[in-house]
Amino acid sequence: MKLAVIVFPGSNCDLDLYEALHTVCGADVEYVSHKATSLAGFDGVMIPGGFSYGDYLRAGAIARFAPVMKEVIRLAKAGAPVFGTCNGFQILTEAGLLPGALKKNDSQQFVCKTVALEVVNNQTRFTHQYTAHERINLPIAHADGSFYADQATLDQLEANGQVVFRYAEENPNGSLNNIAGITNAAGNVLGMMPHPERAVEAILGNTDGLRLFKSLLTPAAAD
Ligand SMILES: NC(=O)CC[C@H](N)C(=O)O
Repeated sequence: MKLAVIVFPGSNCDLDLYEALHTVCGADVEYVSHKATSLAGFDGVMIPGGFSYGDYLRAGAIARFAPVMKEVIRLAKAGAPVFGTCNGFQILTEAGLLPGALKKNDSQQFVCKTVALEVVNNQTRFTHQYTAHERINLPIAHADGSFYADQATLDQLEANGQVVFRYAEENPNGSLNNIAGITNAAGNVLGMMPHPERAVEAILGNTDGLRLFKSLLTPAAAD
């Protein structure tokens, strides 16, 4: 599986994502510029965290017009795995590949800490190496992480098993239903505010993010 890590002006977790995939997991992965007009030859897309275009207007609102996004949308609609962490999640909602929106944290503060999460759905191509309802810890670092969707959308997300990660102990940003990560209805697009790529090696003090990448790279029999 060949993966693209998209680099926007202002991305700052692209290296972390690349290293987690390439150095730690041995995946075939390449950086791809926001200006690229083709993702031919790639089987999946990884959208990193950061402050694309300085978070001007709204986090992710400008990135979604980058030339490469047409191709990201094409691959997502074709069923390829697409993953966005933090600013990547914001970009995926702005691009309409995931429902809802990420608002300013309730505290109006940038929050940087490790939080407890529940793996709500371990039957996805990104989470099948976790156990059902497993508690994990992952770092968060964001100012705009409060997940919002209207009630009908929230009900649909819950009923379809699209809520994949939930804040387990404290809700650090005011996200509705304590939502930390969701997939699209088809299950091939995952967005989450926490940073699994910052928790993949013992030297980082936490390896709870590793199985997300291992899940993606080792498709379950059902995939
Ligand atoms: N780490 C990040 O991706 C930061 C996300 C984002 N731009 C925010 O502050 O909300």
